[in-house]
Amino acid sequence: MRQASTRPAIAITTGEPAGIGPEIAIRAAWAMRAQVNCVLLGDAAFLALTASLIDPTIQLAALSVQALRNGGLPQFGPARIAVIDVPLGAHVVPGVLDPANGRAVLATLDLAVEGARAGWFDAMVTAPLQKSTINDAGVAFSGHTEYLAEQTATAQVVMMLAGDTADDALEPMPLRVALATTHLPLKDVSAAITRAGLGRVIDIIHTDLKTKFGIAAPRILVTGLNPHAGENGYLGREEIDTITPALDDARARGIDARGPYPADTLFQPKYLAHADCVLAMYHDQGLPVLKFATFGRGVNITLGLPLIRTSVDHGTALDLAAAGLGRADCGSMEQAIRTALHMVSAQRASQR
Ligand SMILES: NC(=O)c1ccc[n+]([C@@H]2O[C@H](COP(=O)([O-])OP(=O)(O)OC[C@H]3O[C@@H](n4cnc5c(N)ncnc54)[C@H](O)[C@@H]3O)[C@@H](O)[C@H]2O)c1
Ligand SMILES: N[C@H](C(=O)O)[C@H](O)COP(=O)(O)O
Repeated sequence: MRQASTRPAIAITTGEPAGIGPEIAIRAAWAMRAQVNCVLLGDAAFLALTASLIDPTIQLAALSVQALRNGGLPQFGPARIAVIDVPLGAHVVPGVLDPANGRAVLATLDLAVEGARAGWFDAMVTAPLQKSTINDAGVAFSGHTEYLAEQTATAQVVMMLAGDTADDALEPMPLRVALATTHLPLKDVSAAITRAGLGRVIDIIHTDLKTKFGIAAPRILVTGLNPHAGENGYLGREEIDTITPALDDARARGIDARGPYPADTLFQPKYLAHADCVLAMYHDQGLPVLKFATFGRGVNITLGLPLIRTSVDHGTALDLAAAGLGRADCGSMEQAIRTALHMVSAQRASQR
């Protein structure tokens, strides 16, 4: 059982050890320690070394998984960051991938799920991992999103990235982009989009925006799959045969879902200003827009899980890790933690 604490406890999986994950996790946890009890999951000795090189005043307190299972999460207070030791398989060379460490990275995800179930953690935030290394370690892996769905026996989840477009190029506004399909080869996308499946995706977005984001009546704008949303069937029939019927079904369930709109022109402030989320049909239809507008401030959120999970909007940045500490921007990691905190309190409010 978790002891009472005024600061929510958030598990941070530290990601690919040869990438920037450990550094941004430590920096963000330390910078935000007054508001949140971040608990780092990773190799304690490696994280202690990394922390000492970032800033010798950073205080970490290591704990074994067994101690956590026996006694729950101790409350160290904001002077120290708890680390749950998940030992790596091999020495880390920054920027150099080693499949011998792949299974330890996965073990941190398993521990975060176990801790969320046990009530040790209010949410989990994931630093970036290298999907290829997990596969090279012998485990078929396409992303956190799919892995967490599997580990929690959740039939359908939805990837949504969110960010604030406030910069010189665009009007400031929150932008949320969800995906009907996740890490799928492009050739398989059309077959993966079905009327019933799209309906489930829309239901999850609708429910989670209400219960985890506090939006009373979410409006979801949905893209087509084909150029110009199929041009009345002359450039593809998925809009007519699948997407429009799924939207009709959703509206019949009382959901404000509109479309399908041509993806190339939907991402304009005049449309986005009246939307709570855009649902795009595939990864590289929606995410380039989001990342162009918000990179470094964006957050990746898995909707539909029985736990709260957020992540950064970027990858392992092996180039930066190889060049040494101090190059990586922590903005997205800090925003992922803030978003998780916001979701924890919105969910609590919706359950009252
Ligand atoms: N949440 C996640 O676990 C996650 C997210 C995206 C990508 N990935 C994985 O990361 C790996 C590498 O992917 P990639 O090379 O396409 O993308 P990447 O985000 O690692 O790098 C793309 C570019 O952005 C820069 N960059 C990334 N993060 C930065 C930061 N915090 N501060 C400053 N610059 C930053 C990099 O230096 C590089 O130039 C892949 O295995 C991919 O699957 C993981
Ligand atoms: N699709 C994500 C992105 O482009 O930012 C990234 O690959 C991470 O996905 P998971 O959260 O499923 O690992």
